Amino acid sequence: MAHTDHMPHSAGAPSAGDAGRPVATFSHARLAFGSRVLWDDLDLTISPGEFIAVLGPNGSGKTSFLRCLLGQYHLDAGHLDVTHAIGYIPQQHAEDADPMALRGRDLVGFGVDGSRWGIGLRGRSRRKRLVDAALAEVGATAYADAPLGLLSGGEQQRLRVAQALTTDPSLLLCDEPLASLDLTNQRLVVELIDERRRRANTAVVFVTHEINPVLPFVDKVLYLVGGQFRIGTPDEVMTTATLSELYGSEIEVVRVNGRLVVIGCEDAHHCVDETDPLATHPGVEAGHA
Ligand SMILES: Nc1ncnc2c1ncn2[C@@H]1O[C@H](COP(=O)(O)OP(=O)(O)OP(=O)(O)O)[C@@H](O)[C@H]1O
Repeated sequence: MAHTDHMPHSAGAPSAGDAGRPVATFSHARLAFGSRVLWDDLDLTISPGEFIAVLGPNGSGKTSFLRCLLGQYHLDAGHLDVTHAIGYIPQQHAEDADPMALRGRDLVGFGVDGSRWGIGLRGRSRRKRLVDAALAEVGATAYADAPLGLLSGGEQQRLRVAQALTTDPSLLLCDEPLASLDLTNQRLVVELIDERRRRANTAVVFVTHEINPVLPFVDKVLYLVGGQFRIGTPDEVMTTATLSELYGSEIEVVRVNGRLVVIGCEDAHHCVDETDPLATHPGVEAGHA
């Protein structure tokens, strides 16, 4: 990795003046760890309000892509110009702190604090205002004072969305936020993210092993495999021809009741196990392993 390419620009939430300005632009971007190239010559513009799904098998570079946008990883070649106004929704996981000692509103407050310490009285009332607004935005006010440990996975993930929204982001990065949620809660969390996108024209980059829960919202797919990638609409990328070429082996993509079923790339979580009757019979929730 090099340390010279990352250029955050100062755009906050979209304003009239920069409404059309991309929130991120990768130009001829390359990222590698030693001899392992994750991508090379990647050009991608992320526009306000755009929903981008990042897909690929384990180890293909999805999280590294988010880390580049967060400024944690630096490109080896090319350029990245990205907004400062970023919100980040992590995977659902236990907090480091005792979940019974931490309330929902504490978790959301971490989003306001960022890395700042020692906020004064004025800071405290601003913090409360921002936390209350974010809690209301995701409909979590009712359980904001309950210990995190007593809340369901869906409620906790709703709070993490609120945490990401406290910065009023123009780019929302989502790192597999649906992992370990049931289908109902997956839908609720995706709808919450999409609602924010439509209301504030916030761009969304959504890393996922499973495209189906986000398929109705996705404008573009970035599909990473073994140092290669494809970018396009779901209809362009999620095809038998494109994925077979990308994986260098025979992949089959079929649509079942509006859902995508990808067969043949066994190391990718979003591919189905052909022996799984749930996945191979139309009329059931198919498309995920
Ligand atoms: N800081 C680092 N130093 C060295 N190698 C790294 C570093 N970060 C990531 N890698 C390697 O880069 C590759 C891509 O990792 P990354 O976590 O981005 O993949 P991923 O697509 O998010 O995987 P998963 O689906 O398993 O979460 C992996 O081989 C990983 O070991």
